Amino acid sequence: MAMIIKGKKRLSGEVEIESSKNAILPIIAASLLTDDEVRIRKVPNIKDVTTIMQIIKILGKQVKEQERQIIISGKLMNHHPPYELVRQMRASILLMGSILSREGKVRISLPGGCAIGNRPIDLHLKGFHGLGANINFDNGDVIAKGRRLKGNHIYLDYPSVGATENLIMAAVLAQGDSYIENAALEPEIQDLANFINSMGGKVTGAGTNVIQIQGVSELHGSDYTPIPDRIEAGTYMLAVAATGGQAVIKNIIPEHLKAVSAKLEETGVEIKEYDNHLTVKRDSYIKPVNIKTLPYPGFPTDMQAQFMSFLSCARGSSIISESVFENRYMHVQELQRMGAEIKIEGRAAIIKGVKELTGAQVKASDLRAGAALIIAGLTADGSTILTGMEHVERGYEGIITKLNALGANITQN
Ligand SMILES: CC(=O)N[C@H]1[C@@H](OP(=O)(O)OP(=O)(O)OC[C@H]2O[C@@H](n3ccc(=O)[nH]c3=O)[C@H](O)[C@@H]2O)O[C@H](CO)[C@@H](O)[C@@H]1O
Ligand SMILES: C=C(OP(=O)(O)O)C(=O)O
Repeated sequence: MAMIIKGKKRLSGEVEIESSKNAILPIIAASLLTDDEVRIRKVPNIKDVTTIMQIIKILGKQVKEQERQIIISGKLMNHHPPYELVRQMRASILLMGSILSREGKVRISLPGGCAIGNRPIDLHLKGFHGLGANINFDNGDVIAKGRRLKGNHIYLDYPSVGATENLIMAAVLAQGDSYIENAALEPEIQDLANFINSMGGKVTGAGTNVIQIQGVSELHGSDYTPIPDRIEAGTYMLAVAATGGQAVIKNIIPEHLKAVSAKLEETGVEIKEYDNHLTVKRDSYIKPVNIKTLPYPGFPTDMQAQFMSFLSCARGSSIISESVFENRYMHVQELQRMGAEIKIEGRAAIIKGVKELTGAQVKASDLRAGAALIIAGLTADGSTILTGMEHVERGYEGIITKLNALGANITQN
């Protein structure tokens, strides 16, 4: 399946943002921490949610899916998520902490690398070990065992989002108190902590770099709505700005988009923030800027590719430095095929703005590379044919419908 984008349409209107992919995935993983009923509302219709739901059904959980809601209940019958599903989604590793916590053991395939880099899980495993689990490897799987984990101080060498989430889930039913030091600060971690606390957990300090988890003997059900997706929102902000348009981005938490909004303003884009929406408008040329991706509250790596497409037509040269993942430049060669002038030097990309991009046949290698190529196609002269749509579907609900409602001309074949 390919997406055909006829470029040079100025976007305008309103777009509604869904719940966050990176919040709902750990929340679904944490629903395994109780047998009681967990109801999650405003569920986005994206492939990653379908995949994790397939996995937890196979693990024995009862699942009811109603319009935009999922209701999860019942016992875990299995501690071994199947390889075929796990390999489709890196976030499957987030099931490790909660299964270990509930079952005293978990076996899961090592996720390996992916298009954006190596992505080891050493920090997750070091943390589980610190909580008293034994870790072994067999046939490409990692096995963690520990009847009742014991609270401890865990220092993370790097504020890994996934390791922080996995360790919160492992520690929540442990004996005694745990402290995660140098924890990640991402809003999705606060959302996971809020969800666990709504189930009777005792997690404090989420959103700071020391998170305290007071172990409890059991958790109960909950009814929860995850936070809006700051990366989906940022992607639409960039799409509108790239086309020189003007739009309202609805159902967001503007605070979570500070780094993106500030950089856009530096390029000359006008952003106005309100309680739960913002407006974006560009009516002048794009000033070049320099960006370094960093853990939150720094500029998000998940917005790097989209920003690069935007800067491809800036008036002058910009430098983007990717410090989170070592190989997140797979979109560059595709942007070059559309006429962008980008040079990679180590971890930096030097983007010399060109007057305009031209449509080409390009391929998405990962989720955000796909989003970046869509943005490039929206601004380009002529038609862009994008393949690798399955990556985009992992994280963007109805992206063609939403962009066309803003005035884009996108079809699928
Ligand atoms: C489902 C989800 O929420 N995914 C997000 C999560 O991924 P994820 O949780 O995988 O990202 P991490 O914060 O763990 O990774 C950041 C860096 O730490 C390294 N690392 C991580 C763990 C580990 O044990 N050892 C190690 O070296 C990684 O290789 C990477 O270079 O945060 C990333 C960074 O904001 C985002 O790009 C992803 O969209
Ligand atoms: C890298 C991403 O996701 P994941 O960690 O699930 O691969 C992303 O959302 O951009």
